[in-house]
Amino acid sequence: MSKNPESVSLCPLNSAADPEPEPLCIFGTGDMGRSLGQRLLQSGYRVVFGSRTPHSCGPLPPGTQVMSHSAAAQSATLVFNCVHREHYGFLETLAPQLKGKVLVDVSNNPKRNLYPEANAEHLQRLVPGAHVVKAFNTLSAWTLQNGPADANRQVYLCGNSAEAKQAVAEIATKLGFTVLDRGSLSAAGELEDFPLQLFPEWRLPLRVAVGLTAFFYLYLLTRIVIYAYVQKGDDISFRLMVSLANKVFPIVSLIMLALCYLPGVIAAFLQLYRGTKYRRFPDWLDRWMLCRKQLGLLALAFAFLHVFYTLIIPQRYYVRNKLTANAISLIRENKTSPFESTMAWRNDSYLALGILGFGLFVLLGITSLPSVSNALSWREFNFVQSKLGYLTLFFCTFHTYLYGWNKFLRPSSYPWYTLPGYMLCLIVPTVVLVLKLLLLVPCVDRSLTRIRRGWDRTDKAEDSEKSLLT
Ligand SMILES: NC(=O)C1=CN([C@@H]2O[C@H](COP(=O)(O)OP(=O)(O)OC[C@H]3O[C@@H](n4cnc5c(N)ncnc54)[C@H](OP(=O)(O)O)[C@@H]3O)[C@@H](O)[C@H]2O)C=CC1
Ligand SMILES: [Fe+3]
Repeated sequence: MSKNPESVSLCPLNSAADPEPEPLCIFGTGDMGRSLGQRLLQSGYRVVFGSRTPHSCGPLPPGTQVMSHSAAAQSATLVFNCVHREHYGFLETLAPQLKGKVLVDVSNNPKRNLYPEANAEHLQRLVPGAHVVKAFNTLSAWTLQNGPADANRQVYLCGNSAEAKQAVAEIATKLGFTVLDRGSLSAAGELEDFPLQLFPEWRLPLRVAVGLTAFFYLYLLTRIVIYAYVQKGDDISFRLMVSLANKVFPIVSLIMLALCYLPGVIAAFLQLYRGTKYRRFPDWLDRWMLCRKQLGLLALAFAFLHVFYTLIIPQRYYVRNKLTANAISLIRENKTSPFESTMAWRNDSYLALGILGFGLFVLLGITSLPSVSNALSWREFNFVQSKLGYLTLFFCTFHTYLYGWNKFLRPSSYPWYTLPGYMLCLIVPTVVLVLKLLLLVPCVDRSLTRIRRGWDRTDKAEDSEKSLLT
């Protein structure tokens, strides 16, 4: 039997070519080892476990064998090492049995920078004769047992031997995963950090959302509740729960939706100013552009909250009481409530714009799902996310303008410097919409198209491209 990875026979059992193919070996009978063994078995592979205690290691997937590390290593050309890094010491003594074989390192660490070198590199140093491949570490034992789900379909791998990586990639593909080759073993540290990341691309958008929510809540609390108490002695603290929250949610939603489109227009103006697209954007703009999807999805979540909070308004005690009191007072004074056509227009218009804006917003959210966006061409995706996106921003902004239209110039009962929340939240979306309109002016649009198609490649552009390469 050849122990050369190039000639490894790793085909599953159902292959007609080889009725008794070579087994795959797994060191370690813990959670990961068992789950991987079960999955390999289900995909038709023969599995042999290597254990410190082959006679007392508990129940293993039926159909697998268990033996000592050394005997198991001898029976296979590909070994999965499902043991924690602290216990790698025993592998040094198995160096002769592992020589020339593929050794797959699936390990992770509980913390970053725990060791000076990556686990897989450490393993390669301990067993220099083996071809170490880092793989499967970004999957959980649970995923392996249950089969690949939508978001957990990828197996990242890296290693110094192309043949060894190919052998591991074939197995991963047969298990139903998509393989992403990340290069040589020096990328192992990066792969080992993947499972330790906690929503990395959501961090900035979440901070923005929390910051805006806290700021506007405190601002409105002071302006509405505390101000009423200090000025008039009125206790309207019950407003904290619904009224204030239902002001903060749309404000944060609208600002975040605008922040989602602002980097795009800034980038366009930067390209116009520089006269070329062949120059890198500043880092802050790059980072901002990369988290637009998350900004948009958080904005959508706040819009949902605004919708739910608005739907419960008729059920609120405060509202019902106010309506009844108003009706009784009109009856007592023998008055009628005159019908104001302007008011009806305003009310219907802002509700209609709100519904249209929210409907398009939901459409944007749906098309950002990978399974939906993958089914769209680039042009279709761009049409929805860009054109319909600006239309959504337009509807939501004008929904807010109409909500407070007669209050903008009316002298308020509050001091002039305490702007209502809706005035503050309109600044960013208005700026974005005005800048976008400027970009649509025919001559500006023509210049931008020339730049984006690369027709501008002047000396200046080529110079800056060179500077990009240095
Ligand atoms: N659990 C998970 O979801 C995932 C785990 N991993 C990685 O897989 C590896 C195993 O994890 P997991 O299965 O959860 O851990 P477990 O603790 O469940 O299993 C580890 C196994 O290692 C063996 N072992 C323990 N001590 C020693 C030792 N001193 N010398 C030799 N072998 C030893 C044991 O098998 P035996 O008694 O048969 O020798 C034990 O069952 C880890 O590196 C982990 O980072 C990676 C991705 C996901
Ligand atoms: Fe609203």
